[in-house]
Amino acid sequence: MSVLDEIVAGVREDLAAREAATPLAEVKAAARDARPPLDALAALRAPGVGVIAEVKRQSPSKGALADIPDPAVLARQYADGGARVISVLTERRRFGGGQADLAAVRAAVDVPVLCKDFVVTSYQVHEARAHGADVVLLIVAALEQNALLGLVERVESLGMTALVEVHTEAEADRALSAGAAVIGVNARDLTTLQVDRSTFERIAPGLPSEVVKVAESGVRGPHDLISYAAAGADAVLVGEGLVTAGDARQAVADLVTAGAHPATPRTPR
Ligand SMILES: O=C(O)c1ccccc1NCC(=O)[C@H](O)[C@H](O)COP(=O)(O)O
Repeated sequence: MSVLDEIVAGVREDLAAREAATPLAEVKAAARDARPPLDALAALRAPGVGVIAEVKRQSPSKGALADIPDPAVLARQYADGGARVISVLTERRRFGGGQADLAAVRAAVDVPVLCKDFVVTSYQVHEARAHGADVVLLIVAALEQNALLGLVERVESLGMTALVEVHTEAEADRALSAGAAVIGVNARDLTTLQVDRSTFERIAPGLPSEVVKVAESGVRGPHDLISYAAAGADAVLVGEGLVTAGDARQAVADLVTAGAHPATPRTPR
């Protein structure tokens, strides 16, 4: 069983418990009552390379990354540094997150918030909206095509933006057929967990110009953002590089500065 399959199996078990505790009708009602979603698509289409800063406590590839007692505090530092979107890893078993983190971040900042999880049912989409999400991650590799189509539609019908994650050209084709307006190319192979930044360089040029292209994983500093920008990234999604930085606000600000004028790629370290 691949790491992705294991994570999804755990997500489904947790989900069954949540569904038993809170019926879909209640979650839908909470989603209707939530603050209306912010326009993440407009934020991501603004000039320069946007920074999506992630609240990430731990991961399957690295184990514990950072002690984050209050995600709201970290999110405020990210927003002060100029993050365009804040990503919150809500998966519990392997990433140590939860929907409460999403709600806390939503209440703390005024920029769009991404629910970063392994979404396989529409219940999770309503749940994310109920906790204030403006963007929901959908991973093509975790979904059959009909499920992907249905989830993209559901996310958009609730006024949110779908960030559709791909790892291969074939998955990018599936994301496009599902109508994705924002596609994330994840440099982390979800089978081996190895990060290969050239994945973005390979896939992004084949995406239509109107699609917002997000380079996910492997940004450890401004030089990586500049390389991704040279390959066509409109935004980068950064977790480990920020949660392990001594000064999260400054680390985001350095990326934002690099993203404002990213034209000249630097020589790699
Ligand atoms: O981070 C992992 O180990 C991981 C393992 C399996 C599935 C997903 C995983 N990460 C999710 C992400 O996509 C990253 O958190 C995100 O792109 C930021 O990556 P990084 O900046 O390299 O922490």
